Amino acid sequence: MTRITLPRPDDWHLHLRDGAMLTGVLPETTRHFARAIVMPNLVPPVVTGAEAAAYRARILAALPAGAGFEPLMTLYLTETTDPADVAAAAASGLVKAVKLYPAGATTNSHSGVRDFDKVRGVLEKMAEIGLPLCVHGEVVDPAVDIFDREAVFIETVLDPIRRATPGLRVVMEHITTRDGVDYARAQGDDLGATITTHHLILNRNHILVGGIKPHYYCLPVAKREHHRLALREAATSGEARFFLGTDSAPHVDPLKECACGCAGCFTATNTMQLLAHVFEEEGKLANLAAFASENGPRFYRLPVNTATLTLEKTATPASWPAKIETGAGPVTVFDPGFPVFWHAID
Ligand SMILES: NC(=O)N[C@@H](CC(=O)O)C(=O)O
Ligand SMILES: [Zn+2]
Ligand SMILES: [Zn+2]
Repeated sequence: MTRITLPRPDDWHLHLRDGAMLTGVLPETTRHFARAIVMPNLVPPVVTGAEAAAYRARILAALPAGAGFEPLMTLYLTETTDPADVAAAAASGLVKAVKLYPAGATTNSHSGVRDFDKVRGVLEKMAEIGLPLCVHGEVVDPAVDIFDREAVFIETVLDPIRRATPGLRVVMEHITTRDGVDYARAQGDDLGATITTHHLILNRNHILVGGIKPHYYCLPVAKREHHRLALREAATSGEARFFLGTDSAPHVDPLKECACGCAGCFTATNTMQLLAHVFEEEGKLANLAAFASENGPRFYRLPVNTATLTLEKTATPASWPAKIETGAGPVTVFDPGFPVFWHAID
């Protein structure tokens, strides 16, 4: 197959930031995607319904002319989040999910949750109204090795929360391990899992062998090869619980290429071309629509897009800018390290 047309894809985990960075990176997403679940880890975070409404207005104001793009807003869960505010923001249609960051787990997570008992009321309200909880699933205990933090989180935090809150709908965000895949598969349809583009391409050697590659560093950090293979098998399986969340997470180059570089890979620009490459390699191109266009809306109880995106394979490698120049500074586009022959027909 050299040409494939999908319902227009959505990105179920995206960082758009704010201000000049937002303006700079937004066209990279709207070029191929119809909707995105927009992460709330701004500084300060998007905690209340009013803050989400204001952030949504800033995103709409930054849209390129003619872009048919709908930002799907999320709230950042804190220990003082008001269940009634969450319920009102969901009822109005403004907010599609609440995001749980264990405090200290990742970029701008210091306002996140330390004591899970303090968010019990919010989680119970969310279970009652069917509002999904998106989870950054890593423990922050310094004694736990960074490569084990996802597996330990599943066992010691995620599973207990789900057992204590029957009916809570959960998205395991950016799973990076076979443990994550296996856990997701063993649950009912109240659990979904997003998988990023870069975790289908990178293992930990890519970050560390032959010199440290700051643009391959993200959280959760890429794991051993057998985990990457498990993620590829899950993403390309067509199974309804697995869907695309790019976790495209722009940071300006000076904050990546330094002694203490930020976590995040910027894949908004070339995700669909890279996914076509990966799905073809796995002999599963026919399941790309399920992963990128159909399974996410089904989990979030939204319609599949009626618009389409066509991808075409040619003899000439696809090209994209090495960097996006934003008003905040340059942002390096994810380089898979191999030629990609799939082009998106914009
Ligand atoms: N994925 C990352 O490495 N970084 C994200 C935060 C996150 O999704 O954990 C960011 O906001 O930069
Ligand atoms: Zn995260
Ligand atoms: Zn993220």
